Amino acid sequence: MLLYSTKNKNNQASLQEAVMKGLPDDNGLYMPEHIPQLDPEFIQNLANYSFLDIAHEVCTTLFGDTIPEADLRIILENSMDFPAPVVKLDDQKYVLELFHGPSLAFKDFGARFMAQLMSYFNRGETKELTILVATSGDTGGAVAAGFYKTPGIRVIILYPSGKVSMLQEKQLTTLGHNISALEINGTFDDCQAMVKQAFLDSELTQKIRLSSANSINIARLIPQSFYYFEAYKQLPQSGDPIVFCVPSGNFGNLTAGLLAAKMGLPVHRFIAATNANDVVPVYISDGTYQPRPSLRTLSNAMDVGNPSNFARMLDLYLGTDERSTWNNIKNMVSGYAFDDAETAKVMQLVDQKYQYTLDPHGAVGYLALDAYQQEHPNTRGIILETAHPAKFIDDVEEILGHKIEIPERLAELADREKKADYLEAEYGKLKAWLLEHS
Ligand SMILES: N[C@@H](CCOP(=O)(O)O)C(=O)O
Repeated sequence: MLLYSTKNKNNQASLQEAVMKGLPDDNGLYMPEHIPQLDPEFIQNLANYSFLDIAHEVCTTLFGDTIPEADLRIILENSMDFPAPVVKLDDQKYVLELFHGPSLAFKDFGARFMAQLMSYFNRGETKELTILVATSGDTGGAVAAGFYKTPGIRVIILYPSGKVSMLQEKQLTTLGHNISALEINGTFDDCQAMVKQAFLDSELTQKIRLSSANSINIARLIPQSFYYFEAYKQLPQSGDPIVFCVPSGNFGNLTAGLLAAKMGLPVHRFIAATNANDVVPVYISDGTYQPRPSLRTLSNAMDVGNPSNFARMLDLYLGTDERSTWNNIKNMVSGYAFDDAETAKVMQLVDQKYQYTLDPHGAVGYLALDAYQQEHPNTRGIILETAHPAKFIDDVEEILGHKIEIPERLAELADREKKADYLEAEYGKLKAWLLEHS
């Protein structure tokens, strides 16, 4: 398997190079040089395959013989060890629950697969690998859990101070061992920009082996495509067009769905659901892309003002000029944005109507699917429920006006001691910290 940089198709890398470097030197993003189709017979018979089989088929189709069969099985068995069930709300609306992993967010699929793959590629290396990761809430906890105590790899998580929930913060600041947290006086976009700058700093990279664990790393993105097939498999067949509604921040999850579609997933359309951080819905509506500083919202993991994976969306649907690229994207993706008041109101509605607790991110997804289905009534939609509602327990209980269940592994975090170093949002501060702690 070969990958190229979205900034220059001649800048190519093997899977191992792409995964271990995270980002190409030209600050583009890695994309597979060729996106192969899954065997149509396999797709027709998805119901006969387990989630693990599906993941295996997607990987072997993409990777070819890059990783020996037996090694790939082990990587997948160690990472895809929890389910992704589809729950029916009504005949038109279904929820794909992606929060049954260790950190109770969809990022567990990507983070665990990536940790396994990196350890595999890192065998025999003597120099420690440092993973830098920026989080607006959920990535940090998943990466911390995925890489915890992984030999030869340490993880440094940058998160925006005061902009993640109390339990999200505990997930990424309380593990210790090879996991460190930096609390940044800024936004998620500041954290992400600092991380990206570190990768481009040759003085630093000569001293420290760096890689990324955000969805800018292709190893995070690929496993996120597995569950689209898994969800499609679980949906009762009816012949109505199927749409996936994806609550979106950095747009890795939606891009993984587009990858699945390119590989043959029979999906009619994707719906990009955002909170007030709506740069992609605005692009879909008028063709202008204007990144701007992120705003704080209830659905904090989606508080991203300059989504990294937008570059991959453009690459996947590249036309002959900007207008045709925009048209290509519009033909596959609809966009909707909602504010916090609408999000809270729909959480109450879904709680009362279906006795189902949505988290604020899933609620934005519900709103977007509902808006789309008002215009396209004969469709069936799957909302990606990206995180367990208990991760946002204070907001959720206040909005719903009643207690919700909290999983044991989350509840026990509340009393753990937070350990994080506080830094201003300046690249120089991060560089100095890294050099001091290398
Ligand atoms: N929503 C994210 C932001 C980072 O996104 P990623 O998918 O690129 O890691 C978060 O929860 O941190």
